[in-house]
Amino acid sequence: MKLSVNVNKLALIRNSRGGNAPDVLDFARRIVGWGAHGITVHPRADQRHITPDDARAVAAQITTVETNFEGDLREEFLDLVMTCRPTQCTLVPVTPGEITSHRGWDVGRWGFLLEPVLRKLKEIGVRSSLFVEADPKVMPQAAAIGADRVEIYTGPYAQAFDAGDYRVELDRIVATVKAAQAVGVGVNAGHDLTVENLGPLVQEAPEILEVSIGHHLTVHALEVGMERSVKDYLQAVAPAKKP
Ligand SMILES: CC(=O)[C@@H](O)[C@H](O)COP(=O)(O)O
Ligand SMILES: NCC(=O)COP(=O)(O)O
Repeated sequence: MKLSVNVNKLALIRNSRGGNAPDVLDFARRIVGWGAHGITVHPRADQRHITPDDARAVAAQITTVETNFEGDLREEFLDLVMTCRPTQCTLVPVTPGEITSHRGWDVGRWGFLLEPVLRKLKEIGVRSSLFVEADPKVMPQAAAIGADRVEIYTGPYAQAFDAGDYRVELDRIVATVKAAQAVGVGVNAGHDLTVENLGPLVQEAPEILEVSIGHHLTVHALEVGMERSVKDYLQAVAPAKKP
């Protein structure tokens, strides 16, 4: 299973101050250097984190691993994909004003809008993926409109995991993976995945090709890195020792 690191949250911190700290592109390069299999960005219309310039820089500079652009069907996003040609484009439904993604496509309803976009992605050699809820019934629909992959929305699984009973949600994911394989659609997964909830998912659905993770990976970085940061700053404010 491949890990594509979503760098949205680094851009969010940078944008809160202006300037270029943290440097999103430099971190993306370092994340690749640390072994990540890919970089994901989800440029939103309000540019609250990843900007079109970030997306262009990632596509141009991250060339040794896969790049994954996530976004809705708005023209500006699709133009960005056409010019940047990331490895993969994941189409994600967006509700105006949402804090984060909270649902997958209703493929039966919106397939007529998705299909021409999937066809265009194929023409330009960009692998396509559809963000969907865990539901085996959706897999033949995704195959019929030409999706190369689906990305299973793992938010409900993550919530169930936190509540202490994830069995039903994980069974749903496993059944969806099997249904996708039966119709030749590859499976990715993402949203609210953590070091902890990845355990059962990796164990029971090892056929998942890629997970994209941003929020909790960044929170984990704070957890494992904050102590060192405080100590470095204590050192920096300590009076210099006289020789
Ligand atoms: C589709 C998906 O689950 C992620 O791309 C998520 O939407 C990240 O977006 P935010 O970082 O804006 O929450
Ligand atoms: N596609 C999911 C993604 O890129 C990151 O989601 P999250 O880990 O920030 O919830």
